[in-house]
Amino acid sequence: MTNFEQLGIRPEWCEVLRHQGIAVPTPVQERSIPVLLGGRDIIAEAQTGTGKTLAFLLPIIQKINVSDRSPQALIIAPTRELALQITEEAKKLTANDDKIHVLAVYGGQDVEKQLRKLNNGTQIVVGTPGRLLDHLRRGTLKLDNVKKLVLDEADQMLHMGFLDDVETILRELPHKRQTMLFSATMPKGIRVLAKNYMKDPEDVKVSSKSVIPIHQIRQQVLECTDRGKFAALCGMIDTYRPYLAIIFCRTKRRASKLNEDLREAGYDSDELHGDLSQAKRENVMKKFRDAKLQVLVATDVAARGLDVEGITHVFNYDIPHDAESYIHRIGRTGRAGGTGLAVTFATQHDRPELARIEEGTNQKLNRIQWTSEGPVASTGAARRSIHSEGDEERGSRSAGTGSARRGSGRNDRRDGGRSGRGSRGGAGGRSGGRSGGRSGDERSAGRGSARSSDSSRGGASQGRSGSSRGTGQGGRGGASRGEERSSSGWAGRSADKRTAGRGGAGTGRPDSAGRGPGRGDRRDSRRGR
Ligand SMILES: Nc1ncnc2c1ncn2[C@@H]1O[C@H](COP(=O)(O)OP(=O)(O)OP(=O)(O)O)[C@@H](O)[C@H]1O
Repeated sequence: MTNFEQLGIRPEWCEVLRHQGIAVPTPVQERSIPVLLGGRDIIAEAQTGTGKTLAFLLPIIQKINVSDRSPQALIIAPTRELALQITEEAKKLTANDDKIHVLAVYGGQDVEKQLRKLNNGTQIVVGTPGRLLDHLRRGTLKLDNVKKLVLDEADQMLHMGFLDDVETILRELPHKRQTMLFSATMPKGIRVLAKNYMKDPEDVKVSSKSVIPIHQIRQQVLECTDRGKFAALCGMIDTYRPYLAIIFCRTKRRASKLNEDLREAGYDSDELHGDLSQAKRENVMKKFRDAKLQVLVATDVAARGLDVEGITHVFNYDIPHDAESYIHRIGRTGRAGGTGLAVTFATQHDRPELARIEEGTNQKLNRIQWTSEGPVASTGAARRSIHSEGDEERGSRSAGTGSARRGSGRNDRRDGGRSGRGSRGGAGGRSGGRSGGRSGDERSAGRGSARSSDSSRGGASQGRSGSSRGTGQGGRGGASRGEERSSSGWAGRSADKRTAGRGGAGTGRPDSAGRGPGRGDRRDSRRGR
């Protein structure tokens, strides 16, 4: 098995990775890192959640000239959240190296503060196009020394809406530079366009049968009416009990309204979209990352790149308008070899979009309907409960459908399992307890009555094995699906840790009495975290 050192990464950086529990390169890392260390331009396309960020960060960091404090690498991302996330990841890598400085430059933040930091000398600048342009126009950002440029989510950056800004920024960059394009989707037209800005780029396409990691993300289409949507969503949350869920809406207003309705109905929800202040956006993301919030209602601002551990469910409350958007949205779950469930709500009016998505992703999606009994498969003459269907098709692998629906106490809305990534064998991670896994009882205190008293349902649990991870988030208990390994085998997790959690809460598999893990089980599993 290849390791990072064999790819050309220096031992000191490999050591940093090991401390984060990362030992085995993912396929996109394996193929991109040598190309990038060799100085070539690259267009890299690989499924969501497969480690593209490290694929470009490692070669950049390794090549920084530490005696020069001017910007040497520029990474452009489409959203503030993503720019911040990349910055955090770069800072985590360079935490022990006080000669490498990374700065996030994004809108909504105090310009003066950013300026001071820029003037103090920073070699890696990560930014959103608007704010970068702002600094360029003020003359406060000099890019003459930039040798490396990354367009993350490149297809979006080169699409209408961003293209003009990006082109203006590119004009400020030295001609002699290395250009790197990364995304999970790279439509042909964009590839052709991209080559105008690049020199003989190497095409790295990590081939797999599907553009979607189908072994990790289980997908369903929920056929419903506009009127029935909200009730079906509540029913799904109650039944599947996501650890963390993102619900995507088409517009900021719809996201805001849905969040309001969910909160009114007693759900632990908040919103993320462009109408909020930057402070609120950052606060919401922090709460969500810390699992202090179960449900995040968002626009497509959260669709690309966000890597939040523990997202077990994605609900497309409003259908995405195309296949690319679908791929990125549902890719917020099932990351780094973990598993998740993606449910797309579709009304009659959504049929054209649904057809586009199926065509673009080259698959026919499973249809279900919501009934008072819970979800049922809507294909075929005789409707079957999807619980049994899930078991037949996927055994215990399914996220969120392995349960018998026995009622849905709202005081028991979150399953104990954490995202199914399993452990990274994090040598340096904290293994202390995690606050996120509060029991349902705590969460619902004072929230009115539960809908039903029976809590013995198997929900959408994709537990993370009780391992530590170097993110400082602490080890997470819950069930692991240690038996499941990403087909490429890269997931970098130690087998012992992955299996350690097996048999705990949240495998989603009903017990012999047809019940899933009860609340008691889940509480027990949390205690160990
Ligand atoms: N070699 C590795 N072994 C284990 N985990 C890894 C490895 N490389 C990256 N990861 C982790 O995998 C997760 C997903 O990585 P990342 O966010 O870079 O995915 P991505 O391919 O950029 O996804 P997207 O297309 O959604 O932006 C991160 O939490 C990252 O720390």
